[in-house]
Amino acid sequence: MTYQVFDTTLRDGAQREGISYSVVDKLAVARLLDELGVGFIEGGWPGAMPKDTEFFERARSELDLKHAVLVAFGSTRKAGVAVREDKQIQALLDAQTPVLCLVAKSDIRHVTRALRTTAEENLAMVRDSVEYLVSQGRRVFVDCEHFFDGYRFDSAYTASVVRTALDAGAERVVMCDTNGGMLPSQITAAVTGLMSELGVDGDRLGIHCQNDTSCAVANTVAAVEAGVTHFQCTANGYGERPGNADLFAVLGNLQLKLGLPVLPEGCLEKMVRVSHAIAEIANIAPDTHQAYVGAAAFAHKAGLHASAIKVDPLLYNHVEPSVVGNDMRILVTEMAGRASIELKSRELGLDLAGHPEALARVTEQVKDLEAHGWSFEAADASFELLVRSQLAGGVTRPFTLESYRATVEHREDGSVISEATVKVRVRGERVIATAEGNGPVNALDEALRVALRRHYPALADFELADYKVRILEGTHGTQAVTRVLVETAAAGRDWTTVGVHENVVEASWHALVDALTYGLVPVPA
Ligand SMILES: CC(=O)SCCNC(=O)CCNC(=O)[C@H](O)C(C)(C)COP(=O)(O)OP(=O)(O)OC[C@H]1O[C@@H](n2cnc3c(N)ncnc32)[C@H](O)[C@@H]1OP(=O)(O)O
Ligand SMILES: CC(=O)C(=O)O
Repeated sequence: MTYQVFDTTLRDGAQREGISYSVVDKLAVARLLDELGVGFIEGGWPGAMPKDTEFFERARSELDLKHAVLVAFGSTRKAGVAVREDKQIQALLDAQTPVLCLVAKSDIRHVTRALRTTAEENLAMVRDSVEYLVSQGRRVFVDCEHFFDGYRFDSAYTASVVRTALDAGAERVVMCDTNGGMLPSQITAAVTGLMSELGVDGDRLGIHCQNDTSCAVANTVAAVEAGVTHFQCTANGYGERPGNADLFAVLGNLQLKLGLPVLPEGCLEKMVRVSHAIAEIANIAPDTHQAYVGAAAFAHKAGLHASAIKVDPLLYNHVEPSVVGNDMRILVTEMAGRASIELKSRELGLDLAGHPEALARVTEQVKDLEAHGWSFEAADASFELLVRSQLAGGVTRPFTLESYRATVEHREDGSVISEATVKVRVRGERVIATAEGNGPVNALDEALRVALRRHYPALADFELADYKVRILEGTHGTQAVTRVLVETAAAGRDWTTVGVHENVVEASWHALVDALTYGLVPVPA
């Protein structure tokens, strides 16, 4: 069986609120999808938008697709207009793609109320458009808009649209859940009903599901299980309203769960990279919790999971993460048990397996600190320092603190300046340094750098990449506390540290000290 993976990220996916691709963006997305191994890339609607017309023009010389063919999208001819006179139909031919995808009305209510034409004229629009485009040497797919709603309302008319398109020479007729309101059982019933009513095989049919019931992926899989061999999806599920069927979840499910050969050999493992690269181009933060490709798709927090994962990672993962290009991660939080701590430490290159007492101490410390507002989930560097402090050799701090002071000064002219002084001991020397900053934390950071730079010149490259503050509600009568996360970057790597205190400056100080310690102190061999 040959399956057709039809991607519509650049057409339907671009209908998502907030997305606006440039032509260069579209070309880059097309290259990524081709690399992933999809069979068809629907690039847009030529003639409807100048950008899409330009995309198809430039694609001819700028795209060298290895797996995919380009598809131009448009609608059937207008009611009452001869097909050869229809400007949109001409624009489709001008796009010079080997494949065209036409949207056709297939719900009688849309024919009479939205198109304001007759049932017969709509069938003629489908027939004329398909026959003409096929006669011009194009492969034609027909997207039957509102197929499922139409089929439930008046199955005879909806089936007659499908029959007309097939008889006119359409290679595929695609059943669209345009309003996205269907459930998997309803998809199965309609697909099997149509196939037996018309006597057509699934290799003449396709499926296109919007995600308004959050069932687009399940609905697509249900249609394929019912025999359909062409499916339309978008990268990361982008699309109109809540979106479309997520290409990556559909591919993962079909290939890994149903064993269907939907992508060329070796392509599935490109999913994570392609998903994130497209998110970058679309300017949408990747969804951490997206199935298969999200950064948290294989992240485990619960201690019980980790203890079984230690025996065999597949005991708590539905697939081996690397087959889709992802990684498993162990999260260290209050829910950690000794197994979580051991696995996380191993991830960081630290062996706690042979040190049961240290393992128990770290587990206890993590639980205790987390109960007081600390969070190590996103602060690997602080966690690593905590583990190292319990192992032989411990952690040598680059300095010890005698005291610090930070002030905020609101001046008459409205400017606000902070000043900080630190008194520290560095390699046996007492150093006092003062610096200004735009806030007390910035001033403290600057003062520390002044104090340490002669002994630690590497500090000059350290950059405060991110600083997050969260006020945590007080519980059980305790005061509210502040949690600070500091992300530091240097020499192509970055690390995150955490600090917690009732006072935001003190919380920041803890996170800063861990950040400098982690970056400056070499890991013991
Ligand atoms: C389900 C989907 O997502 S399908 C894809 C939808 N995508 C888009 O609409 C994005 C691009 N669209 C556009 O740029 C514009 O809507 C255009 C260029 C296509 C049309 O613009 P306009 O000519 O100004 O028409 P408008 O958008 O107001 O109305 C659509 C027209 O197409 C007609 N139409 C709608 N569906 C079809 C169809 N399947 N076959 C033929 N005509 C159709 C409507 O009856 C209406 O005709 P009218 O102008 O005679 O009333
Ligand atoms: C064609 C299409 O995008 C739809 O019916 O949803």
